[in-house]
Amino acid sequence: MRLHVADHPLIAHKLTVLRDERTESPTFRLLVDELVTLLAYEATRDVRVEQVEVTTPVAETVGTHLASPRPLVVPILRAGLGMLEGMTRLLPTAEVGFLGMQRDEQTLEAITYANRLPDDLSGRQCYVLDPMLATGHTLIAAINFLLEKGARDVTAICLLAAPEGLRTLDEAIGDRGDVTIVTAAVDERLNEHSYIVPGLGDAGDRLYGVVD
Ligand SMILES: O=P(O)(O)OC[C@H]1O[C@H](OP(=O)(O)OP(=O)(O)O)[C@H](O)[C@@H]1O
Ligand SMILES: O=c1cc[nH]c(=O)[nH]1
Ligand SMILES: [Mg+2]
Repeated sequence: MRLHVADHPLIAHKLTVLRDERTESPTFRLLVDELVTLLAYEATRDVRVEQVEVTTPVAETVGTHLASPRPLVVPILRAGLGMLEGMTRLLPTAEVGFLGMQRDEQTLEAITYANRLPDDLSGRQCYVLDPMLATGHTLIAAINFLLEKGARDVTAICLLAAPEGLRTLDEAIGDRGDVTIVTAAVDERLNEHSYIVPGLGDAGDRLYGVVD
């Protein structure tokens, strides 16, 4: 597994405002959107391309297009939905699959309540969106769905990751796929409730409000 921490002053600034407990939902959503676009720029560095001929008003030349098959973007509901538009702005031709997952706050296991993915993912580059990588259980389950369908090249874009979750994910994936995590920061640790410290709280609640 590869880890890329996007070290950029604009990312650090936006992340700091996002962490602030006084930041309300509308600003929070806007910042998540902006941060994803910045992270997506890093995350798509190895997106597959092909050379194409293009005629400019001045001359013929060889340029670059995204190669087929189209990349697949997979937001993990709920919180990952807040990252979708920022991602597709950069990759407008990408296909979008959906996973609905919720962490059981007692057992910390990921419960899957929605799964809408293409059947065959062999040869597809997949980009998973989830703002928080805490214990790693949610991302492990999501990446396993993709690997089971034949994907081998998976990049997860997270706003924050915990060291514990990164270790668990690395062990769980092993050499079954080429997995990269792109994140804005690796925080200190998990607390006794397995929340990221210092973190930003519950990303889904801060984006969309508290659901009982
Ligand atoms: O690494 P983990 O310990 O599995 O935790 C991370 C998951 O927890 C959050 O989702 P949550 O269960 O709160 O659902 P939500 O997005 O609907 O709020 C977050 O968006 C991740 O999906
Ligand atoms: O810190 C955390 C951990 C899990 N889910 C969140 O939204 N935040
Ligand atoms: Mg939540």
